[in-house]
Amino acid sequence: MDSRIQDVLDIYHAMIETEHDSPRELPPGGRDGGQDPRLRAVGPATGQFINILAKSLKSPTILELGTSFGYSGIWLAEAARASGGQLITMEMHDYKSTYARDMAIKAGLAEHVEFKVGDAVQMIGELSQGIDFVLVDLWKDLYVPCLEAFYPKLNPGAIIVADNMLRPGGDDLKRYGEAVRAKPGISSVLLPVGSGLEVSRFD
Ligand SMILES: C[S@@+](CC[C@H](N)C(=O)[O-])C[C@H]1O[C@@H](n2cnc3c(N)ncnc32)[C@H](O)[C@@H]1O
Repeated sequence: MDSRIQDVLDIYHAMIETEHDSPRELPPGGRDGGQDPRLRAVGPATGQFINILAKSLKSPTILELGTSFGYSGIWLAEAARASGGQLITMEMHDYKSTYARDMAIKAGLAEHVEFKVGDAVQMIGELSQGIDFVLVDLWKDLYVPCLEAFYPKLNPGAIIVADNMLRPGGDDLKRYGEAVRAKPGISSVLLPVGSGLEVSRFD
């Protein structure tokens, strides 16, 4: 990691630590109603892991579902730059995407990232290119609808990583695990990295 990226990761790591020490309260208006300050970030172990995986692909089109404030995006954008690829990241809320873009500029990575704002399920359907890597990390009831939307667009050899399979886990995540394993051409394994990752490969 170059020093500009490390400086930005250090800022996020301090924010993640503060968030872990704070009570988990829903913001006024609920998770989508107002300004939600929580990063809900994947954390450093998962960040490093997705960076290694995405970087091992050749010129990948990387899709991130759930930009939030941009932490996992820094890891994926660095992988995109190193491998000659591109990151497309999708977020429902403009204020989060704007913050993420500012941090990508600070890290010197913005030219490798396309920031899209809106509903990911709809925006996946509008993508014209094939996809080589997906990070699934948005609201959990959207994992299966997103899978249905991006599965037809996967290139051979594509890797999918879905976060929060063990923490918080739950019915939506279980349904995703079953759905991804039932897809033709998919091999999949659950790994105890970070909050639990379902890592799948499409042949
Ligand atoms: C767990 S956070 C993502 C954390 C981020 N990947 C990271 O590690 O820094 C989930 C994000 O998904 C976004 N989201 C929820 N529903 C969405 C949708 N339909 N389309 C796009 N983004 C959505 C939320 O606003 C939230 O910012």
